[in-house]
Amino acid sequence: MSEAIALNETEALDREEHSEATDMAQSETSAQEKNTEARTHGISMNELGRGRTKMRLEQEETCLDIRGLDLYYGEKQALFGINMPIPKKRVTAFIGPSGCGKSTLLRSLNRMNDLVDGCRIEGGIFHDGEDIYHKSVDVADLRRRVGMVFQKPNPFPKSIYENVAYGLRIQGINKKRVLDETVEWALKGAALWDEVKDRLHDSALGLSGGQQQRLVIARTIAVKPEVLLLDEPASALDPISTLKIEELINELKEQFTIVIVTHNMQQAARVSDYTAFMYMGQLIEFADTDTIFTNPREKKTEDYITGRYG
Ligand SMILES: Nc1ncnc2c1ncn2[C@@H]1O[C@H](COP(=O)(O)OP(=O)(O)OP(=O)(O)O)[C@@H](O)[C@H]1O
Repeated sequence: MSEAIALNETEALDREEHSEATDMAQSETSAQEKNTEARTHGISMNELGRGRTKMRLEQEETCLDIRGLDLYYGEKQALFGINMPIPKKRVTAFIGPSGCGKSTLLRSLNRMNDLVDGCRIEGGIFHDGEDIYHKSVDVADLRRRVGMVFQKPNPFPKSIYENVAYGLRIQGINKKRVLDETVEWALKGAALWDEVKDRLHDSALGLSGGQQQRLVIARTIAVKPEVLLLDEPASALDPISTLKIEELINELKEQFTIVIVTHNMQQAARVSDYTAFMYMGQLIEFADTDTIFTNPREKKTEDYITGRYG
């Protein structure tokens, strides 16, 4: 994992330089840290770092703009008036108790919910200014641009190579050189190349769960999407594989806008730049991750991150 840098790194360095500073001041600081840890559901301030500078939503370029989104499954309304600008080339996490609508909101970003009978929306979602629900939109192309990775790795029963080349072949790209180059690029991008380069033509089903999930990420990025939607991508994985996926997310955000649903608040704190807290189909609060975890505006958010419910 890239070195976690304390939020108050400057403060920490200052403290080192002034090591003779009074013990009293130091013990006050550690008492404050303990307090903060208690308030943030045991999430260490270090986990919020990752070298982020303070982020400001209003200074970000918007990639996906969710405007007044209501979503219904038949008679039942699952999302209520969601307004949210998803910032470009950042990691945005959706958190909230089970059933609050995180996956529904995620799936609405590439119209996966179209596949659910009786699902309909009101309001809109705009990708770089284009209404993704407009009838002229080619949904297959939208899903290429806004790719999705699910909770359980779902490699195809094909070779590792063919899994990654799949989306390109569908687009009619069959030139070996192009396929070879893209497969290598995507597997490197998904931090899997070194582990599989000598067995590209073996079945993908022989990979471990963590490797399969990175393969699915490679398959998704091979078609050069702009956005990656990750629906609890590490929840079926062991801790080491989870760590690899988290590192990967941190690297991929250089190139892609990433939206992740996670049940794991420590994970949200570690990987995301912005966090949206949802409750009963409503967006309660959306802000930079540090604010959500250390100084939320809404009581409901605070209650959730301090473990009072959920
Ligand atoms: N295909 C569906 N048909 C009908 N209702 C659905 C469907 N999918 C989800 N729902 C309902 O919509 C609401 C939101 O569900 P959703 O799966 O989005 O929540 P979630 O926050 O992702 O939950 P979890 O954390 O448990 O995965 C729930 O009440 C759920 O029962």
